Amino acid sequence: MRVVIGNDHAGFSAKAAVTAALRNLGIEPIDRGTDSDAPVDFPVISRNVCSAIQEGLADRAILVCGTGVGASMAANRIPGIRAFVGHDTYSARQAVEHDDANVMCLGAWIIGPELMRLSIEAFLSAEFSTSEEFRRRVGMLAEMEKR
Ligand SMILES: O=C(CO)[C@H](O)[C@H](O)[C@H](O)COP(=O)(O)O
Repeated sequence: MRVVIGNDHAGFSAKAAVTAALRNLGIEPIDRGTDSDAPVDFPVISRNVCSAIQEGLADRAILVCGTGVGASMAANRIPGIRAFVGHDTYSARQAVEHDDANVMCLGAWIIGPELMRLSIEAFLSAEFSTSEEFRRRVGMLAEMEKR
């Protein structure tokens, strides 16, 4: 599994924990986040991170901002991206199994490193269901992008 990560200034404090959680899984992430507390705009980070998926350089992404919300809003405006806020492990798994999510967003102001680790593990170990109903719905999302 190839993973790209990114964070704005509000998410910078969580970067080390996210990177450590990935390395613990044997994954060395592509890092497109900022490396300080100096303000940067989360849409820029979301675009740079998600472009690695669009270009086929990564399979999934993890974005961290203050709440995870802004990063998710930005990511979901990018074609081919299905992003969600993954502050519980149930959602982190089901977002992939039912909705073929490829970007998980986390809020450094909301959850701590241990829950981030558990959500990351749930997100990355999940696989999209083979059920026709879920594939039909994800196909509908793709159709909505074209309008
Ligand atoms: O958390 C967020 C809201 O969804 C944003 O992505 C930013 O991280 C947040 O707005 C940053 O706020 P700041 O006051 O500029 O630090």
